Amino acid sequence: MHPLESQRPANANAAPRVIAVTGGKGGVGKTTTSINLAMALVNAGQRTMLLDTDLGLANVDVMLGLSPRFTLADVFAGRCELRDTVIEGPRGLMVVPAASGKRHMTELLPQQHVGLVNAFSHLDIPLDVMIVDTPAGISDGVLTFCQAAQDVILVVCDEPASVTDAYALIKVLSRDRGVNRIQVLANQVPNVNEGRAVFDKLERVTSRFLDVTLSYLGAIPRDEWLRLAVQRQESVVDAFPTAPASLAFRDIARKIGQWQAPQGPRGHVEFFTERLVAAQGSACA
Ligand SMILES: Nc1ncnc2c1ncn2[C@@H]1O[C@H](COP(=O)(O)OP(=O)(O)OP(=O)(O)O)[C@@H](O)[C@H]1O
Repeated sequence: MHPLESQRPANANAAPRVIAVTGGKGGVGKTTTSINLAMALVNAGQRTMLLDTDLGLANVDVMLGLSPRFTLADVFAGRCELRDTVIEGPRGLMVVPAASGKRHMTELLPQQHVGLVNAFSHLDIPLDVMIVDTPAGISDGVLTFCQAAQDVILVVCDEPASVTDAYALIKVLSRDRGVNRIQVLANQVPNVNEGRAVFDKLERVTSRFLDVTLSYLGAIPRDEWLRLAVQRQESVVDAFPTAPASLAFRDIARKIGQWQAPQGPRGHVEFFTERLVAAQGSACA
């Protein structure tokens, strides 16, 4: 059965929550966070889609052991519809894979962007949450996806380069894209107190120089069980549910469940495309 056919009927009164997961620096744990949060949300009964927007070094599908027939690259090339790229991950998680090794696609051309927007307009899938895994860096694509999402989770590690890159990303997002509310998730910390310290470090500089409100979402400990799960191409949340990282991801998912419900008329992602268009428009202005 096609994964889309197994979904429950759309809740006409609920708009899906779109959360961009970003971080500035490469390797801080954006994809790990996206996958595990998505799985924790699925396990909590949320209809969840995970969208991989890293068109240069896509790895959501690899990390989940999936073998996509089509990717976003095929959508841009006109070889298939966006709907055809959606594959079923563990426990009914819906995954839209990107394409690896397409270096020329790391920046969308204008016509590709239009293609993506059109594709989303026709993707009439009932959803509660869409997690958008963004690439590293502060490219236009990263900024546009963060601006279009309702919430931005910024993953940061306790390394000078991670904190510096996170600051640079926050600066551009707030100054150029009007994103003035960001949730900070400390990853790979030895303990939860260290996570708070990383947040405080970032908060001290942003509150002095930028017009942005950072909230501390929590911390994910450095966890060998997580590495083991990665080797098994599974989420740690599923592979080792009682591992420290799994407990932390579940806690974050619970917090997200308590956020104020997004405002919007529909239970599919059409609104996201409208926001993408608006974000792109304001970037070009
Ligand atoms: N909490 C953690 N504990 C242990 N290892 C972790 C943790 N978080 C991430 N890792 C490991 O760090 C590496 C990088 O993680 P990941 O691929 O999620 O980062 P990324 O920010 O998405 O990278 P990229 O910028 O290349 O897309 C992976 O090998 C992952 O297993």
